[in-house]
Amino acid sequence: MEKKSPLPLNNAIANKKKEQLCSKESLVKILRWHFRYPDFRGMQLEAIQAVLSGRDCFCLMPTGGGKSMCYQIPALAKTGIVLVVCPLIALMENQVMALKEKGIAAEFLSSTKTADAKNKIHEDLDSGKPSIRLLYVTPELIATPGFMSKLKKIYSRGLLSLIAIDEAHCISSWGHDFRPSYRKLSTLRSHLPDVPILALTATAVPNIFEAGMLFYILPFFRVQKDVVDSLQMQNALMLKTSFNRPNIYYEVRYKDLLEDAYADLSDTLKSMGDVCVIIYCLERSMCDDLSAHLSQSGISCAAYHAGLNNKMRTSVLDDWISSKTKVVVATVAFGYVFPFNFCIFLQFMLALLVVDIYCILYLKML
Ligand SMILES: Nc1ncnc2c1ncn2[C@@H]1O[C@H](COP(=O)(O)OP(=O)(O)OP(=O)(O)O)[C@@H](O)[C@H]1O
Repeated sequence: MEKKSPLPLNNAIANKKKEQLCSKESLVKILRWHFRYPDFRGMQLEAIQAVLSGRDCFCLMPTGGGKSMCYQIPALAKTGIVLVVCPLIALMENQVMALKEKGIAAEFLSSTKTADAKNKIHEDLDSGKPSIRLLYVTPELIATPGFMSKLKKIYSRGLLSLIAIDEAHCISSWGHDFRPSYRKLSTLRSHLPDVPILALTATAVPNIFEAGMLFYILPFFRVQKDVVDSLQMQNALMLKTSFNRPNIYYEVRYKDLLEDAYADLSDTLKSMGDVCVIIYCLERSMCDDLSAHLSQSGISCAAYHAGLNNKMRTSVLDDWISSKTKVVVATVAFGYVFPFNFCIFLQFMLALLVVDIYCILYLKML
């Protein structure tokens, strides 16, 4: 028998529902109710509306620009599960904890979870009506056949509403933070064809472009194209927010005008009060020396660089994220892990190379 096309009335109802789901008014209500923010920032609303309407979206926003909201709001607006692919266990833990504090059902699956905790999550995912709204996983887990078949089952029950790929630039070997396991995400589209994909990154077009450093900017376009191509994104809405950050301040001090640069730095840190700080150095040995120096003057401090083993690096990162350690003295290796705006890095490092200064870069939360 020939399959009947849906009644026009059904279509009209479905369209009306979609419109209501995507309306600014109803999305702002969700934002205010769950997060207590008055309105969306930058291009959050556009990204949210795109994915809710079923469209793929590539979203470039600066670090701290509010990328997470672009998948957290859809998870609350629509039934089903939002799958979030995240490169770092510490970041997943942090986000899940913050969401749970707000009463939002979020979970993460990682090697750090006990077998019991993992079983509970799997039971919920297998149940007829899972309570989990956001499920955070690593790209390595997606690459396992067992987890992919679980995702396919969830999908076949119509319960997978969105796939969000955080730090999506890790997919590209042209990026500064290539991660081979991200490449495996390319199978998501073929296994889960109708689920919209949201790719999020803070890898920026550097403003040193104006200085004519074209060689540096070219890889960026490769990264963007690589992300879209690898994930097989279709007709994706490309959103790029300005990287002008009115809350970033620079202060430059000339070391040769200072009597004791170490003392000046530790006084500055102490006067800042209860803040999280990263101090960038060019060499590993400098990180170790400076960290030891600051620790001696009573500042809670740790060094981070590629010379430390993985366990040590994860522990420094975890302690810093959880505010156990206030200051991290690091090489750019820390930027690769905790992805700050790469262009700020580059300018910062160039400045350090060119003149004998130290430069204080600080953020004031808006
Ligand atoms: N519309 C909003 N109004 C006010 N604050 C917001 C809004 N959206 C997000 N935020 C807040 O901004 C901060 C940064 O958000 P978020 O962590 O999502 O940034 P991000 O772009 O994911 O950063 P990163 O690149 O570090 O992952 C968070 O504290 C978040 O709650």
